[in-house]
Amino acid sequence: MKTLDWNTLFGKGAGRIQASTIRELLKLTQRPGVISFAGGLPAPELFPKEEAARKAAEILKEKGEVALQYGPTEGYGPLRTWVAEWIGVKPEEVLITTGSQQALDLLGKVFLDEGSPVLLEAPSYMGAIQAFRAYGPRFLTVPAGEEGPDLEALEATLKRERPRFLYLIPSFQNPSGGLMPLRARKRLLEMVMAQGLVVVEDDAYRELYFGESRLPSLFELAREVGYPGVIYLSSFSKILSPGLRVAFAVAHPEAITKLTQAKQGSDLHTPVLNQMLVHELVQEGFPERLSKIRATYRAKAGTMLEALDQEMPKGVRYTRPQGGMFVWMELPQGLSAEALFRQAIAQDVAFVPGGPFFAGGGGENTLRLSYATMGPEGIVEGVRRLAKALKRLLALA
Ligand SMILES: Cc1ncc(COP(=O)(O)O)c(CN[C@@H](CCCC(=O)O)C(=O)O)c1O
Repeated sequence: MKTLDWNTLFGKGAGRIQASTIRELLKLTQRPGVISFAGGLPAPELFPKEEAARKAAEILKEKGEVALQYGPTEGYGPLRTWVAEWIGVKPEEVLITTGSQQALDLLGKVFLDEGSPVLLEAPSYMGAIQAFRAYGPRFLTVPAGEEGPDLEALEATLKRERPRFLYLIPSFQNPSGGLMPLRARKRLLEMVMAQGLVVVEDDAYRELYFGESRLPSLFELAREVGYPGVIYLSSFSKILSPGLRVAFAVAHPEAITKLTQAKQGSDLHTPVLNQMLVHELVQEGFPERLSKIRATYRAKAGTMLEALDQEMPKGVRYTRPQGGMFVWMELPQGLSAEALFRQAIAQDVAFVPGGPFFAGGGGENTLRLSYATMGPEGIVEGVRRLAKALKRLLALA
């Protein structure tokens, strides 16, 4: 058969499109016996399987002609209205997206040209870096800490750069676990409003707080002072099911209109049956579901931290998350998380090396551990295996 050199056939932009490290690692973790701290895959025991089976059957039986037909790009009306009421906006400010991941891609498509400056934290969510990178932007980064972005560094950067938008994860940042305090959120907004900049606030983990209550989002704070420049993203992935691929963007109607037009060219609309199912599943017992989810992840985080405290050799630093799904770890300088990964997978334990979370490079000695998927025994055993792999690496160093 004649062969084609596809790389010569792809467009220029294709060279900027790279694989997702998390997605590639997940293939490795399918091997039986592997304990995976890699993907932020929600605890399967929390999926509403029976209820979803019942509701999906009802939907198809009673509203099959809607569920199986093309639907509006903006989203299934009742779900769009429910999200609007939940967030406290009007339906025309809401766009239902096929996962937040699609919203990130649409934002890149709408806001970024080749060479456009876009500002994010180092480290930041690699799925966003992957989505934006396809549009050829110039990444500007500021260090991410346990209290969010370094505001001094941000102020200095904004003095000389005008990013098309700032991409931030103020609550339980992926991967650093950072939680921006209220005063920092307000100070950041002051800087943004002074220059009329756009913020993309990715609030995927908004409900996964371990404390008494949720901090106000940048979106809510901006709305209080009448600033329309915050585009708010959140998702049903962490609170219902990631497999249904239902999320939403909330923004000024003009931004929603443009994002909707971009979505028309991408997938026409998010699957209607999935949207109808999500809408049904949030009708009863939603607050109780959220409380159960918080308690589950709080317990998992506690189990992982206890095991790390017992097993990790000195010199290894890690965060103590107040929410979300991740512990962020720093190995002693000079140690490679990639090298540790090779030792770890040989011990049947997996995690995500930190490098791909740094849009500007660096982070070779960092790694992200997700406690979301495994049960307590798996977490304890996985940390034991990780410690064994680390001791082997230290012996080689
Ligand atoms: C900050 C942030 N923004 C968006 C997403 C994607 O959420 P959706 O499921 O697309 O709604 C995520 C989900 N990230 C997980 C899941 C990725 C799962 C995968 O690639 O298989 C992770 O970092 O492991 C996220 O953390």
